[in-house]
Formats: sequence, C-alpha cells, structure tokens
Amino acid sequence: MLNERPLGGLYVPVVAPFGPDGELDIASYRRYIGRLAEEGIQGLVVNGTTGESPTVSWEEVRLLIEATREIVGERELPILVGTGTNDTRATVRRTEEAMRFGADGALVVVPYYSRPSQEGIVEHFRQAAATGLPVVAYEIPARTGVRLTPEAALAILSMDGVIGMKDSSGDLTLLRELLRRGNRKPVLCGEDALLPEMLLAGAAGGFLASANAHTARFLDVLRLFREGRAAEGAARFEELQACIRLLFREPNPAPLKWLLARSGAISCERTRLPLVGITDSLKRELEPYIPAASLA
Ligand SMILES: O=C(O)C1=N[C@H](C(=O)O)C[C@H](O)C1
Repeated sequence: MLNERPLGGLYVPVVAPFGPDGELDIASYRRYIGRLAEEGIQGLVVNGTTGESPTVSWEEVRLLIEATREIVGERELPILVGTGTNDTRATVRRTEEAMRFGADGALVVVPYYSRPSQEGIVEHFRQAAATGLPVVAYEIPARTGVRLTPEAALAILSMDGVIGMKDSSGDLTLLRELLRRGNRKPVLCGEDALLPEMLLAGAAGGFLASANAHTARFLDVLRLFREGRAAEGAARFEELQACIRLLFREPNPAPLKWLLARSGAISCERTRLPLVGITDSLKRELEPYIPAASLA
C-alpha cells in the first residue's frame, strides 16, 4: 500500500487505447499493461493527462482501474488514479470510488479553470485527503491556470493523507523552496525533460509519460542517479532527450500513442477530439524512436 512505503522511482502514466471507432479498447489495454507491469517500474498512473482524462468517462475509468488491478494482481505495483477535477465534491466522490474500484492512491490535480484562491485550493486537498485514499498532489500550472505558492504547497504536503507531490511546474523553483522550508514528503518530477535537474535538486523520481517507450532506459537513468552516478545518469538521459522533445512537440498523448501503436504495444493510435492525430512531419521524425521489438 502506498502510505506504507515512500513514493519514489518511476511511475508511468498510461494511455487509454481506443479502437478506430474511438471506443475504449480494453483488450489492447490489458496486453499493454501486462507488458509494462513486467518492466520493473515502481507504479502506474491511470487516468492522468496521458490517459486522456478530459475525454474518458468515469465509467470507463472504472473499467480501466479494474482491468489494471486484475493484471497487476499480487505484484507490489501501486496503481495511482487521477481523480482530481475542478469541483471539490466530485473529486471527493471520485477518490472514494477509486478506492472501492481498487486504486492504491489518487493523483489529485490542483483545481483548474476556476482559478481558486490558495485558501480554496488547500481546502480542496484537505477534503480529498480526508477520504482515506493516499493522495499525491499534482501541480501543473500551465494546464490549470493557477500556480501553487510554496506556503500552499507546504500546507498540502503536511496533511496526513497527502503522501507526496508530482511537480510539473516547469522549473526548479518550487522544489528548491520546499526543500529549503523543510518539506520531508517526496516530490517527483512531472516534467519529463527536466528529470536530471530535478533529481539533482532532490526529486524522488518521476511521473514520466515518455517512459512508456524505452522504459528500461529511463529506469537505468534513475538507477544511476540513485547510486550517486549523476554524470553517467545525465549522459544516459541525454540519449533520450530528442525522443522526449518529439513526444511533447504536439499535444500529449497523441505522439506517444502513435509510437506505441507503431511498436505494437497498443492496437491503434486514435485519440479523442479535441486531440487529433499527429502530423506527417512528426511521424517522420519519430520513426527512428519506434522501439525495435514488436510487442503485439
Ligand atoms: O499523465 C500524466 O500524468 C503526465 N502528464 C504530463 C502532461 O501531459 O503534461 C506529462 C507527464 O509526463 C505525465
């Protein structure tokens, strides 16, 4: 269970595979999760940004959680589920339901769009944390439209039910400030391209959509940093940077889904509108990064 062991290492936010008709393809999802679960990662994230949470219904999320639980089985591989919305009551309800459906923790994003005050955001997390399902707070101002102050972030991290934070704030300011103010809870990198810098600044790992491909190489980077071999880790990471940049050049997860579909890890690259398929020029640039082995 997540609150019994510290959050850290590599958490992979998973995609929600759709068929050519745009319907959820659970058979493809099961094969894909089965493969990921064998990779030696530290956890899975269902219904994150990469899982197209804005366009996947809550009923579909339930199917995804249940399928993930079944596949992960007895393995010690925690399942975090994105339950955060911009409505506190809905977030609480979803977090309680996710716990019943088999989640080990909830990834709760800072409430987006309504741009609440810091006080309102802290209260939002207090109510989510009171559900009993361990909560990971998710700071991603470029998507939410509001930035957590270090005081609010610290107030959230000091709550009993909050076990850590996914920091996608886009630079090292928040992470450094939390450390300076004595935060003891794990903060993980949520901005793939910044992984080495964030690990050096004290991050406990990463939530990395790009690690869906070439997973072993990301694990290697994390291992090298853990062993104190930062220069080697950074050099190994540099080999992945070109692919990471391409994966985020057009809206996530469209490039990733294309790569996964081309490798055979999922059956089809389809996203749901308003996300559309990637451009032909990006396909050409991604071609060299298609994982070699067919995983179909
Ligand atoms: O799905 C996620 O969780 C992630 N989302 C980020 C985003 O798309 O902005 C990227 C990160 O790798 C994980």
